[in-house]
Amino acid sequence: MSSFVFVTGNANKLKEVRAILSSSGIQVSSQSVEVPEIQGSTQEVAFAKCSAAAEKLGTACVTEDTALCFHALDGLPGPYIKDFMTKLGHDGLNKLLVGFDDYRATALCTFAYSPGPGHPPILFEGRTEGRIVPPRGPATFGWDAIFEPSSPEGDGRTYAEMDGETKNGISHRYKALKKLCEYLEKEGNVE
Ligand SMILES: O=c1nc[nH]c2c1ncn2[C@H]1C[C@H](O)[C@@H](COP(=O)(O)OP(=O)(O)OP(=O)(O)O)O1
Ligand SMILES: [Mg+2]
Repeated sequence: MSSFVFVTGNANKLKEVRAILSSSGIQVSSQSVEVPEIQGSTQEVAFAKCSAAAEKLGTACVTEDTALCFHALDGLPGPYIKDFMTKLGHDGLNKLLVGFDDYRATALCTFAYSPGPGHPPILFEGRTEGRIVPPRGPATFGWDAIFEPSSPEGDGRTYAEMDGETKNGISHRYKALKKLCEYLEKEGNVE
């Protein structure tokens, strides 16, 4: 059976990853491992997190980092979105853009696969373009309510207003996960 270990503490991420992979036959087991998340580019953050997780677990593993990059702020909050979201909330994130007329944002997902301790992780990125809007839809998952994907992928709804299948068909996570799966299948690394 095809499977991999996904190291995450985020139940919503795990749920989406399992839903996206539901027709692929790939099984995902999860482990929550506390690893420090460094500052740096999204790639540096993803690389360091996956390396640390593989060292701690002693096995091959997959990690995922999500960034939300405001164009008007030259990519910030980017990989620091978790702290910004926790401290400022949806309204505070909207207020960061007061005085700008550019509300565009990129949702960026970076999956990292480590073949095991001592091996450098390989990164897979997925991006969905959109804009930051006042919150609409259920506040179930992070910043979903304030991110409205742009057309043609988007249809005017925020991620939070979409059903799971619609979000998972266009999301940053879906695009990055597709690349990871293609790699694992090609390399025969899915056991
Ligand atoms: O599709 C998404 N839609 C809305 N919000 C999202 C999404 N994906 C991640 N998020 C939030 C969760 C966290 O506040 C931040 C990313 O931080 P990030 O470090 O990658 O996630 P995390 O610490 O919750 O889980 P993990 O244990 O995998 O590191 O953006
Ligand atoms: Mg995290």
